[in-house]
Amino acid sequence: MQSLDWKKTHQSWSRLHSADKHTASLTTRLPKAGETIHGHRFFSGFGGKGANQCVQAARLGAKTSMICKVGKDSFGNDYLENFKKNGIPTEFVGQTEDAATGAASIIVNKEGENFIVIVAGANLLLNSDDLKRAAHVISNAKVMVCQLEITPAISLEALKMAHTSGVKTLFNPAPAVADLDPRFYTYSDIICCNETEAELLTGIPVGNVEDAGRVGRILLERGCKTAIVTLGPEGCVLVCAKEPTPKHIPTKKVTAVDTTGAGDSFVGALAFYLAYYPNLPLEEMLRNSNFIATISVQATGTQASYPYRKDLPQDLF
Ligand SMILES: Nc1ncnc2c1ncn2[C@@H]1O[C@H](COP(=O)(O)OP(=O)(O)OP(=O)(O)O)[C@@H](O)[C@H]1O
Ligand SMILES: [K+]
Repeated sequence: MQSLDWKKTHQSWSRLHSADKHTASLTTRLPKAGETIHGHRFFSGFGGKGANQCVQAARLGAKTSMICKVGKDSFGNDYLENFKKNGIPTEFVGQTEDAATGAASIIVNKEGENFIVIVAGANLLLNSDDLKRAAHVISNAKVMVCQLEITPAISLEALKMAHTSGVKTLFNPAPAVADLDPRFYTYSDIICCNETEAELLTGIPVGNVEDAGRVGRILLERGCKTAIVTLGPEGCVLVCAKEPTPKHIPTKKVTAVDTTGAGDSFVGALAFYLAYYPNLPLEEMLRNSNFIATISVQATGTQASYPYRKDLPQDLF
């Protein structure tokens, strides 16, 4: 991995972020405080925005590197196995004794209402030393993707490392925060957010293509070169410094069965295209990313719903 030829042999993009395990119990109703009830189904799955995005990119054929931290526990061991199954190198997936693997406990009633408790755990222990160890991977990647499920200062440091090495940076400001450090904009070549995140960042509620365009322009004024706002079934809106007229890129109409993880599928697909087809017009990359994310909403689960390259129309590649 440390060879000088790394860039030649690993046409890679690098990702930094969160990995967590979620467990879900389906019940007829939500329990009251102090109450024990019986559920009728239980399942677990792998999540974390960073890991989801990495898995989607890897399934499209990207050589990836995951920089994150899990606990030295059974969920952490499971996650390492999950990365391996998806062809994602785990050299920079640290295992700590000092916190549990990030976890989300979910209870869903028959109306689809839920209680969710997320414990970020080991994700928050990813630190500057971990970034330094991965510095050669970060600075030799084609694309670096960051989110906000780890300590924001570490995401910012990673974006800065990548940006100053000339690596294309894709920042997904999720989960949304209102008071984002302004340097996030200047270290990001591309910011990609959904409607909720767009509103939290700018104060403008986003309900349609025009609102998304206005938000995109504001994000550009703050220093990024390209802003993308995803709009669920409406696809996405692109605003670029070079061509500031917002462009709407619609997606196919489908019957959605579970939209969980669609945003991460979209970001992972976009990272893949940026790394492997850098000369493709951005609009085309976004059309393809829409197409891939739209497949994910037609199946249940998060990573479980992400398509593989072999199952996709080959004109996407
Ligand atoms: N109902 C849908 N029909 C078709 N495509 C969809 C639908 N929902 C999402 N998508 C696709 O997924 C992309 C991302 O969706 P969205 O804007 O809802 O992100 P998100 O809110 O981050 O998703 P989530 O939080 O559910 O993971 C959209 O740009 C679109 O391409
Ligand atoms: K899904």
